[in-house]
Amino acid sequence: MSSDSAVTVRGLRKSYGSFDAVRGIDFDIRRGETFALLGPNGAGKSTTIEILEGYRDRSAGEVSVLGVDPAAGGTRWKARLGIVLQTGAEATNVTVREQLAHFARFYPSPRDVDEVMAAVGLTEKAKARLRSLSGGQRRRLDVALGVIGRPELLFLDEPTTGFDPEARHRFWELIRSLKREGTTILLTTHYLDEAAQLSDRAAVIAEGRLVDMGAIDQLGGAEARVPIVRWREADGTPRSERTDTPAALVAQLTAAAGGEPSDLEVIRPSLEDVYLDLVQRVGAES
Ligand SMILES: Nc1ncnc2c1ncn2[C@@H]1O[C@H](COP(=O)(O)OP(=O)(O)OP(=O)(O)O)[C@@H](O)[C@H]1O
Repeated sequence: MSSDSAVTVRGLRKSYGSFDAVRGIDFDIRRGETFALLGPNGAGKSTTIEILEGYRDRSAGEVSVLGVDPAAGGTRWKARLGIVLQTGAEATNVTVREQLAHFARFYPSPRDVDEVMAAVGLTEKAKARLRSLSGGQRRRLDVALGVIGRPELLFLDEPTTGFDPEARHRFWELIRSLKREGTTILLTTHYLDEAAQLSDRAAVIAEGRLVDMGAIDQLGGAEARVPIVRWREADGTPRSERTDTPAALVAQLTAAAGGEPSDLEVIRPSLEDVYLDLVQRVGAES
């Protein structure tokens, strides 16, 4: 297995009783890369991540995380990981600062508690008790706890659910700064704009299988990104056409209309459009 891979997954399978949740998945995450695992509810993302974190047994396949099989990973290996689970910390009576300081002590070279609070926007809540935090603030604390140990590899399972837009943008900045420091990041998110903003590559999984994988701007292949020209005919009928030469089509429509075509727009499919197309194809085939 290649040493510049932080994560290597080959033929991964996981069954819960007779239900096959993960049905043979292969991927690598390079060191320093931000990799997004995308897919609909129930696709098998959390199952895969929890196997990589060592929280769940696998049914079959080979997995290496920072050179270690997670099924045999000890506490020194675990200290090199940062984990933000889908279900966050329990709301207790301790304060934000106390909780972060407490977790910082588990790691050999933790980040500064004040810096981490500032990065997730919790400085003003340093003395607040966890049970008094709002849902979004608690989620920010989860993220803070995930990065306090200065992890080599950070797992982020739907990290910004419940964040307001400003907090989400601040979180993106935090992730970019971690990336600049060389942290490898595995992200799952249902926010496609978040995946597009943060990740170098993404894998799309559906029904436990890999549907596509590649650079974020190449998912779905070239044909998925062909621009769409939309306009309205003189009688009001809406029209749309996909074309590699939108300027030529617009010129043609303009000439035919003898001026500005009605409701004209030229759009390039977004990552969300490409993603929906990929997962809907799987749904239609099964
Ligand atoms: N402990 C379990 N026992 C039985 N089935 C499970 C268990 N955990 C997950 N599953 C099933 O396995 C499938 C994959 O679940 P998983 O949580 O990995 O999906 P996901 O892609 O993370 O979804 P979401 O986006 O909703 O978080 C689902 O159909 C789920 O119901």
